[in-house]
Amino acid sequence: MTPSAAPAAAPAATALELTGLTRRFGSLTAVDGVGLDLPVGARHALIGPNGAGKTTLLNLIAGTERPDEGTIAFLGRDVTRTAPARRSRLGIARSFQQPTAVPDLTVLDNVLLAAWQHHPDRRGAWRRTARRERLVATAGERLADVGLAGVADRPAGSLSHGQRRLLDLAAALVARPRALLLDEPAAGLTDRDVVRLLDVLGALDDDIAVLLVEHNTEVVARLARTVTVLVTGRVLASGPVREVFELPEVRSAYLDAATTSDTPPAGDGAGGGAAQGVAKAHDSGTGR
Ligand SMILES: Nc1ncnc2c1ncn2[C@@H]1O[C@H](COP(=O)(O)OP(=O)(O)OP(=O)(O)O)[C@@H](O)[C@H]1O
Repeated sequence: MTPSAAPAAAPAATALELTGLTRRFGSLTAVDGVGLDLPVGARHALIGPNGAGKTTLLNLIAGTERPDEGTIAFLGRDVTRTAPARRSRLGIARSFQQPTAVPDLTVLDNVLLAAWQHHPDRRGAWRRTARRERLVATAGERLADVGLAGVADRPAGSLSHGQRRLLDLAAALVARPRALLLDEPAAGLTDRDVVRLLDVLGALDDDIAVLLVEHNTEVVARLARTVTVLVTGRVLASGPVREVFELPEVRSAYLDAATTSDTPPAGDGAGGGAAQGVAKAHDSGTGR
């Protein structure tokens, strides 16, 4: 009789778990005791006025800033002290407000570079023809996803700002990350590029958790199921987009001042997430 196989370990249900995250710059507390749980498959937006601490929070998760207090867990593993490159290889991908593609490399080579950096066998990946061809094919697919297949052989520096941001997205996605941190992905994009961005992000697999910093409330409404509002580094509210956007304190702190939309969006995000309670104005809030 063959012994029955041990049950497989249950996959982590939480992609990112932030607990009491605090980051100070001198006397300024840019991120102040933030708590946030992002389940696997989350589509979560981070909004707030300028200087609220949104980018700093992304930096803390990506590892380019270190917290003064608090912890960060990724898929159940404490990564608070893990170096950014290692976090990236573990599956935390990041896009920046400004494009980061290497201008002298071709569009395809930029995506290949990202694929190669994340490959578990970097030497072998490039030396073996079959693997190299697979990398090139995958890079080409990601470029096609973001509408850049037709310019794959052009230097990245010759692309428009919006195209370079889409190129960054292709590079972020090529290694199949499990958490995708996007810093204002729609900023500087043409209407056509925004449609492309929405299509690409809307088609992402459910095993990727997306955390999106975005000022454009229409983009938030289209992509996010849940949202956290940060004000002066603290969580003002966190929960389903529609419910949070209707809170008077959120309207007065942020939405009424937002230039992109006069009215709160009516949609409830890409997947129309399940109703969940709205966490309000605590020192640390939890958003799903
Ligand atoms: N490296 C730094 N040194 C000192 N202060 C910093 C540093 N990085 C950020 N800050 C300050 O921390 C606060 C939060 O900045 P952050 O960029 O995180 O805000 P934000 O919400 O992303 O703003 P925006 O919407 O304008 O991008 C700001 O007051 C900013 O000036």
